Amino acid sequence: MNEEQHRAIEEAVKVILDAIGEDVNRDGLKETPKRVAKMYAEVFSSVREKEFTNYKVFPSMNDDDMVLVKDIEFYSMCEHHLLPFYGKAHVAYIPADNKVLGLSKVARMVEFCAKRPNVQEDLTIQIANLLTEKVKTKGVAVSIEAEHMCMSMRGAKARGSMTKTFHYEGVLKEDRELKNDFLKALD
Ligand SMILES: Nc1nc2c(ncn2[C@@H]2O[C@H](COP(=O)(O)OP(=O)(O)OP(=O)(O)O)[C@@H](O)[C@H]2O)c(=O)[nH]1
Ligand SMILES: [Zn+2]
Repeated sequence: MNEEQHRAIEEAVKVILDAIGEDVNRDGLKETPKRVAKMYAEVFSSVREKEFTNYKVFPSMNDDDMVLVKDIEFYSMCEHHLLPFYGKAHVAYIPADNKVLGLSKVARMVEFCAKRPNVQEDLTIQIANLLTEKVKTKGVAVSIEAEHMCMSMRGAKARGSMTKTFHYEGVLKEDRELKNDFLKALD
């Protein structure tokens, strides 16, 4: 994000603070617009940075067995209220052509997709799509469990409620037994 974009956010934050009745010039709030701009640049970085490039694919003996990276902690922002939703993502795939993805890159893919305003259902699909795009696979499964601040701290005040979403591609979509293996591994 460039300086002009930072400044635009700072101005907008001042407008909001003023509109809620705050004194934008009081000591505690003086630096807040700048901090918020910096924070948005960080948590929404993938809106501008469209290409996921930092990944490696390795040769492996595995051509058929599920690889599951479980409990990947993530933080994202709901696009309806711009409040956080956060929790754990579970990402599985069946390799093809004896190639596997560097494990940390699965977590990096989750983080990359999380850094934009989103709904949980779409985040789930975006992670599966990114994995499918970058690595040749026979199948992909993604599940996310998350708490939405917009549902717990306000509105419905459904504190502690967890939303689980699922998305399947390829053999993990078609093969019931494989899908069950994935779901069992999440228990
Ligand atoms: N499907 C889906 N809905 C979401 C997600 N994040 C937030 N929402 C919902 O988006 C909806 C927005 O509804 P609106 O009626 O337009 O907004 P609202 O008046 O603030 O709604 P309440 O939250 O019920 O007070 C709410 O039901 C939220 O719970 C998400 O990731 N997926
Ligand atoms: Zn919301």
